[in-house]
Amino acid sequence: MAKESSNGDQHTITRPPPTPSPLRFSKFFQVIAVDNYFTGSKDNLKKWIGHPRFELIRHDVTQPLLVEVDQIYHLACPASPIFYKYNPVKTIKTNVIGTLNMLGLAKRVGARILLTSTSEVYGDPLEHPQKEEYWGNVNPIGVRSCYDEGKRVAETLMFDYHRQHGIEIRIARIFNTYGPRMNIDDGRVVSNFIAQAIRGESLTVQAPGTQTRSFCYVSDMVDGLIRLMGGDHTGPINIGNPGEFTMMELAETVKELVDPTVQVKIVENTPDDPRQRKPDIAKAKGLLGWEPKITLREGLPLMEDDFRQRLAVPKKQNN
Ligand SMILES: NC(=O)c1ccc[n+]([C@@H]2O[C@H](COP(=O)([O-])OP(=O)(O)OC[C@H]3O[C@@H](n4cnc5c(N)ncnc54)[C@H](O)[C@@H]3O)[C@@H](O)[C@H]2O)c1
Ligand SMILES: O=C(O)[C@H]1O[C@H](OP(=O)(O)OP(=O)(O)OC[C@H]2O[C@@H](n3ccc(=O)[nH]c3=O)[C@H](O)[C@@H]2O)[C@H](O)[C@@H](O)[C@@H]1O
Repeated sequence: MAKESSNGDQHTITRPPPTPSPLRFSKFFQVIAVDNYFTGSKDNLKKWIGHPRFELIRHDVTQPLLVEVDQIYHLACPASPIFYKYNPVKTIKTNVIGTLNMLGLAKRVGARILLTSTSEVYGDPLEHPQKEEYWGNVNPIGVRSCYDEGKRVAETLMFDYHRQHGIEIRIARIFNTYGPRMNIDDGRVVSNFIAQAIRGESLTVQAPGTQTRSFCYVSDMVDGLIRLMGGDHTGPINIGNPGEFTMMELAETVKELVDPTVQVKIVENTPDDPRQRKPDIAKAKGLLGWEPKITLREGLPLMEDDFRQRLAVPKKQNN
């Protein structure tokens, strides 16, 4: 069990941890996927449906869940700003009540639990790049607060269950992640630009276009999460690709790779959009032996292929 968070603070455990689930010593992995399909799709799981060691449950994590497991990857939460702002009360309930339910489950069955937190806990950061020790610059009453403050409370709950009940916790702070099988109408910047370029529409850069993000390819992210779950460190640990791009640079790259004839247009932005984001990944490198392998220029074409198939728009020969 990890006794110390990776940012060096002591986190004294006041209760002995629950007995680890006997499933931990089982020979075979079994996977139970839980989703309410708010932003997710069964299509992405087609390959696994019917597999004898895979089970899919339609369930909302704001309700208690009774299953027997030894590891919980707690990812459930709308993540695209357009979706989390669509029903902010539900978003914060998912972060608070959903995390409480998952921690209650971890406590009952003695499971280890990993939370996918976010770089949004740093808000509009006043330190750059962002290290895990940075406490953030977050608006508590803004339109993004249901998500970023929700995730901050979720992190607090994780550490309180760890200290008070000895639960084995892991916290990943994920930076913008993209890849094949994303919802085509997800609304996040990479999927928007790729879908727009394939459809021959203008790429919508939200003003001013100089704001930056760091984009991680999905397979790198999954590798980081599995290492964190399997390792000895509670986190929080930043998992993201430190390559940093302005939104205008991203648009120009997508244009060059997908269709050089499309236009780029500046559109209005939304409130509290962070001006810059770039992870310091020294902890992920040192403690998990992890660093991303796929560059943005390598990842974008993989996503383009998947989007073209789903949109049924083949690549033109001269592109
Ligand atoms: N992709 C990123 O850039 C990024 C960055 C930081 C953090 N994260 C976190 O990683 C996790 C996954 O993000 P994603 O990009 O795959 O988002 P996503 O929206 O594609 O997937 C979220 C999944 O959670 C499900 N869900 C939402 N509310 C639920 C509820 N109440 N009960 C059960 N299921 C629910 C959705 O249906 C969907 O399948 C989220 O917790 C998100 O906050 C993602
Ligand atoms: O890394 C993270 O922690 C967060 O990353 C994203 O949040 P955000 O960066 O706001 O996501 P996008 O909607 O993809 O926006 C990125 C930037 O692109 C810009 N953008 C977005 C969409 C668009 O069409 N054009 C455009 O220029 C936005 O203004 C913003 O500056 C995710 O949606 C969050 O769930 C996640 O927690």
